[in-house]
Amino acid sequence: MDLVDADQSTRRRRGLLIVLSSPSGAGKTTISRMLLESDPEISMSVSATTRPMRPGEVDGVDYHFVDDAQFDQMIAAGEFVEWAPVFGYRYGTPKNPVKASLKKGRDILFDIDWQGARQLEPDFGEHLVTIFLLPPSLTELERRLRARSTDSEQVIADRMRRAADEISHWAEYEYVLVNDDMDACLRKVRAIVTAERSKRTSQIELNAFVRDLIGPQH
Ligand SMILES: Nc1nc2c(ncn2[C@@H]2O[C@H](COP(=O)(O)OP(=O)(O)O)[C@@H](O)[C@H]2O)c(=O)[nH]1
Ligand SMILES: Nc1ncnc2c1ncn2[C@@H]1O[C@H](COP(=O)(O)OP(=O)(O)O)[C@@H](O)[C@H]1O
Repeated sequence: MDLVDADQSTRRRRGLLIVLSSPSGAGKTTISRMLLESDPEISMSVSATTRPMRPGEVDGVDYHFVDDAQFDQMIAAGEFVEWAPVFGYRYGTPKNPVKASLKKGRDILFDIDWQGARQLEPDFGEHLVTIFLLPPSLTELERRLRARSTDSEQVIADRMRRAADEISHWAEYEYVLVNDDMDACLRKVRAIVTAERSKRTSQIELNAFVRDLIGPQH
């Protein structure tokens, strides 16, 4: 039996719920995309939100864009594993994809804030891996928000005002990375995922492997 293959199969380890948070503009969407492109074991959790769509965003891919009444209905129907107000809008994580992913022993990546990470902890603690990205400086954070060219000056100013508050939650995360060089940051995120998967390799699989290796008498 090859342990590497075992790790890639669908049920032989516990799936990860990987939470990636940061102040807006620090790079979590970019890092998430790069991680997903390079790792077929991970799928992205697509949140529902009441915020308006940005240019270039696709409904059902970036978010499920819903109105307030639809969001209320989803809450009432128990469709979220967590939801929270952010920047005056509401954002929530749909339950079904999370359940399906965990059942298959696959990993799922969440671009959610500290409020969401906190809410996942009681139910999914043993699956949870939390990563916080810091910008190298606030000047660079503002530069990135402008470079993205998706938000008005007022929205950028609002996000900059909220950045310190977001960043103040850094210590609630297991891993805290400075997203200075994008490739270096991605390498670190990949290393975290590899290590966390190894921690969750099924005991049954490992017992069988070791039994084959050294015999049942030990
Ligand atoms: N709690 C929670 N936060 C979310 C969810 N989806 C997105 N967020 C957070 O909402 C904030 C705003 O997201 P967005 O409007 O896409 O702006 P961006 O961070 O500038 O790309 C970010 O901090 C996201 O991590 C969710 O389902 N739950
Ligand atoms: N390490 C980095 N160095 C330089 N620019 C970056 C880096 N990471 C992200 N960016 C750029 O910063 C902008 C904001 O990144 P984004 O991923 O949208 O942030 P977030 O999802 O955290 O709001 C984008 O234009 C992105 O290309």
